[in-house]
Amino acid sequence: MTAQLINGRKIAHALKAEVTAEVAALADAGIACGLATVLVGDDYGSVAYVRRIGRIAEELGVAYEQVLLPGTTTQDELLATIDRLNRDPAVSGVLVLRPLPPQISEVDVFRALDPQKDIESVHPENAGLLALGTPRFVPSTAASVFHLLDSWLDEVGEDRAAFYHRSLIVVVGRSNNVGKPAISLAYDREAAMMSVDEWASREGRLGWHTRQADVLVVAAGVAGLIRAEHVRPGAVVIDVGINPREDPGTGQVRMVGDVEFDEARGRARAIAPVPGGVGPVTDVWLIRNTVHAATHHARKVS
Ligand SMILES: NC(=O)C1=CN([C@@H]2O[C@H](COP(=O)(O)OP(=O)(O)OC[C@H]3O[C@@H](n4cnc5c(N)ncnc54)[C@H](OP(=O)(O)O)[C@@H]3O)[C@@H](O)[C@H]2O)C=CC1
Ligand SMILES: Nc1nc(=O)c2c([nH]1)NC[C@@H]1CN(c3ccc(C(=O)N[C@@H](CCC(=O)O)C(=O)O)cc3)C=[N+]21
Repeated sequence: MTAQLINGRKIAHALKAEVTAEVAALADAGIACGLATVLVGDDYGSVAYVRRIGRIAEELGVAYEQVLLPGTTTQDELLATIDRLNRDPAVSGVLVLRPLPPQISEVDVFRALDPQKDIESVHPENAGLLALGTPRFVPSTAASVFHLLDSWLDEVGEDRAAFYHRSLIVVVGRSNNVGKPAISLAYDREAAMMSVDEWASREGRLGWHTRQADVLVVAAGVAGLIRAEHVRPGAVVIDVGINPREDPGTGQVRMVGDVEFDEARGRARAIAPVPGGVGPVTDVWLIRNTVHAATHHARKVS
């Protein structure tokens, strides 16, 4: 079997048209809409992401402030930045890139965000709303995973509800901003789901879990973690990982996911690759959440 490709660039393009219209409607209503990102240090995936966000914000005409702080930044310095962005009326949404360096308490930083500007739903109030199935903002990465799945189901003419009701969704990785939100969205679709973390690999049980998956979502941040043997024939595979891989011959670094693409492609029914899968949709979804934040804010103050 050669898997169908789930084309994230094409799906992102269609979504972008919707978000462009939303941005234009805001501008017509005289509502300011701005995004701020805060990157502490130089994590590979985060650097790639803020580069993309800068490009798409410009393309869609959304004001964008990119805060870049050194990896040695203290907790108090970061909290002071968050406080400034919380107060800035030009900023509708704030994204703090993960991972944060070890001297910083992620949970305290997330708690300091204004919940109305927390477009990734990492503040406890928003994380709680998401877990209850009534999200204020749907975090962009998990949203994009399911947007790809929904779009692919529409394309192949399968009924979404019927597909999810009979599927087991296995999510590898359970971080607060990717794996756990993906599980919450699987609940919302009334699918069966399973969450797998690093212990599964350490105990030699990773494949035992993943081979049961009808839908395998991989967000571990480990290049090539998922090989052919981890994929059930006919599964739908969504690769979320963003990792650097150096070509031993040329020394050139290229972006790869967590799934060994050529191997998985031989077994899966459909696969979302890296690059070109979840990533391009995530950027657009982030802008969409920023637009929603600006809209909520305008309704409250007007
Ligand atoms: N394409 C996109 O739009 C996005 C891509 N990403 C990428 O996705 C990846 C994951 O991101 P994020 O969730 O933030 O990462 P984190 O490092 O916060 O979490 C990784 C998770 O994967 C688990 N894990 C690590 N190693 C293994 C392993 N060998 N086997 C099974 N599970 C493992 C960890 O387990 P444990 O909990 O036990 O430590 C943890 O739960 C990164 O590469 C990131 O760059 C992230 C966001 C958006
Ligand atoms: N709080 C937080 N939220 C995140 O969502 C988050 C984060 N921290 N830290 C880093 C990771 C990584 N990440 C990417 C998203 C899209 C692309 C992307 O669009 N990539 C393109 C390719 C880009 C290229 O080729 O340069 C693609 O996959 O096709 C990349 C990386 C979000 N992350």
